[in-house]
Amino acid sequence: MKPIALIGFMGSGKTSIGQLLGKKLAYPVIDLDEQIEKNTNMTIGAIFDTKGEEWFRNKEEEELNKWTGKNVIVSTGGGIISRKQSRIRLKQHFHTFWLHASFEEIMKRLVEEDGTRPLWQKSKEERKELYLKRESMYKQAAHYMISTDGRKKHEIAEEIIHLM
Ligand SMILES: Nc1ncnc2c1ncn2[C@@H]1O[C@H](COP(=O)(O)OP(=O)(O)OP(=O)(O)O)[C@@H](O)[C@H]1O
Ligand SMILES: O=C(O)C1=C[C@@H](O)[C@@H](O)[C@H](O)C1
Repeated sequence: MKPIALIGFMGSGKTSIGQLLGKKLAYPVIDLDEQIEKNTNMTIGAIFDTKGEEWFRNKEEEELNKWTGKNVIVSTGGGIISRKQSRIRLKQHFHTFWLHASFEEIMKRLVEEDGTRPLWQKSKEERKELYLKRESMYKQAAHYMISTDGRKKHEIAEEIIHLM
């Protein structure tokens, strides 16, 4: 079977839903952000500060490639769709689910800035610009879009299983 990939903006629920799916389907769950932190021995914040975003994107792309063809659920980072090659890979080699949340919903979910999301540490206008710029990229990479606003996490996980 192709691996499952969860994509979506920061705060869309990739980590939470990935964990639930892993329990329900008894598949290993791979969180790409966690893998990068483990393999580089650096936090995402430190990587952005000292190495820059391009360096991080290279690591992210390598990580995605590594899990291609494996029986796993992959929770991606919010910007995995930035690179065309990764969008193509997600479409061709994964069952890819786009967890969609409105910008207003994400603002509510990420109200407490904990410093772990460097690209969220911006003005509201810049956050919105990034959000809008990425919508079409998620669409290109995904097989299904799942609306998450106002929905329980269990219900979202069940919908994904049903679609599989
Ligand atoms: N369907 C939902 N309803 C309400 N809150 C949710 C829902 N999904 C996720 N959240 C909450 O939003 C926050 C972010 O969720 P989570 O870390 O799973 O998102 P993420 O997409 O992995 O984010 P990031 O890419 O920034 O790491 C958490 O506090 C989580 O509990
Ligand atoms: O949306 C993004 O570009 C990011 C989201 C996070 O998951 C991390 O991958 C990192 O903070 C970048």
